[in-house]
Amino acid sequence: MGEEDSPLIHPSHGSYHELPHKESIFSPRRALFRWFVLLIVSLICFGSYFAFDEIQPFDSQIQKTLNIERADFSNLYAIYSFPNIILVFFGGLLGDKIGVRLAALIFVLFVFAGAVMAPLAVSLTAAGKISQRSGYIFLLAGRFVFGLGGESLNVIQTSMTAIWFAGTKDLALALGFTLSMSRLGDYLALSFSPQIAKLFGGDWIAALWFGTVLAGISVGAVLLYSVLDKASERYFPDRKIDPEENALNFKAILQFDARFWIVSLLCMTYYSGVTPFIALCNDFLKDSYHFDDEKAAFYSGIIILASMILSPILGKFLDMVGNRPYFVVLGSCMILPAHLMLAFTQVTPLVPIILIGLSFSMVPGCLWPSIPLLCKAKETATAYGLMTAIQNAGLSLTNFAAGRIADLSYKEAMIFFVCMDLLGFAFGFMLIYVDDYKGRTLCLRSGATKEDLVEDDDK
Ligand SMILES: C[C@H](NC(=O)[C@@H](N)CCCCN)C(=O)O
Repeated sequence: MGEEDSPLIHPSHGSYHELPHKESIFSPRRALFRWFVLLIVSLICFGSYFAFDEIQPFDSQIQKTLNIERADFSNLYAIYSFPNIILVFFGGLLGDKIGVRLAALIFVLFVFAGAVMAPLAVSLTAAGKISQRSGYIFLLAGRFVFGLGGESLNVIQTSMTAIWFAGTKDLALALGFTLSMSRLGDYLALSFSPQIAKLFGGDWIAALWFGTVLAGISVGAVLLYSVLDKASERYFPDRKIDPEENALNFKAILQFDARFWIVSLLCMTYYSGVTPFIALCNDFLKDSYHFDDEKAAFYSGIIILASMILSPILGKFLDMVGNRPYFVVLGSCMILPAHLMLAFTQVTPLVPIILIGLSFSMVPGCLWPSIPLLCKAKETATAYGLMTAIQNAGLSLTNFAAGRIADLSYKEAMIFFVCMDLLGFAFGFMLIYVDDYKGRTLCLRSGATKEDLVEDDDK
């Protein structure tokens, strides 16, 4: 069968490779079907990433319409992130307990409700139907509801990809592809919202409603995924949901592999060096390099654009070569000089920005695909949830700190990012060491087994 191209064997996940069923069109062994499912999965967060960032390009219009200050506007992001230090962990647990289909449906409905509430709040205020104060509270509530689903939906999406691709030769490519589609949502929202508004005769509130339509597509994608996943359920016997066995098992979490904790801490420090930087980048370029609005937006968009294009390409490369801990260190090596250049030199920011974009594909391309190699299939969503909770815990502090430090001086903010990079660097070396000690699972090529690793070493 020409379409079957993957040795579906995996230390903890592989189980759909040996089933004696006659291959149906819904068999995950069929590469074409698997990739079709992935396309649907990738649409799930395309809309939610767009809706998350759609308010950013219209910050001044929103502030004016609701009569709020910059700090009030920042609260629209904080109210999304803070609850997710805890919530996303339970979101992951829920995914393993009730299954990814039902969990995704719950979370995407929260996302959709939030994506309706945000433009509705602004529309009602602009039309004078509610006061500016009520409009702001309504908008805050919308962002809160959006946050109840947003991060957990991301965790479930990553778990869906792991379910379908762990054990194949294409896990990092698949995760890179979903990441790429999510970043496309981000990029469209951040860089093209004014153009979208132009399509609606310059009506910026219509551009916010456009985000609601994309969130509607996310709902449709979850429903379609559920149908396809249900149809191929018999190929995944490992996924049978046993509510007893899957009861909140905190003990199991404490017994997670040491490398899971290192990867999670690395995820926290690495994203702390990048995400707050992206948030500040626009203003930083305008203040430090005297760029105009358009040039600053173009340059800061390069990071997301680069990682959007490179994530699947580097994903495929990492699938083929394995050695994830080494590439994490290499990715950290790129971001460190980039922040140093921005802090201490006057070289064109293009070079460091491209380095950050390259690193922002390589490091996530190693971190997220590492999880299925370190945990059991039934714990995947829990593990992703916990990792994202740890990431959010760090990010909520570092976002806050970086903003305050940047108010004093951008140079010191860059030095702050250098410190985050150094921490990431240290965790990267720790990962190499611990993985080496524990049998080099993270060095496996995707779809390979430990025996392959021994063979490689023998050559
Ligand atoms: C895959 C990874 N996801 C995250 O970092 C999540 N915390 C979701 C963030 C959503 C922000 N729009 C990533 O996006 O690199």
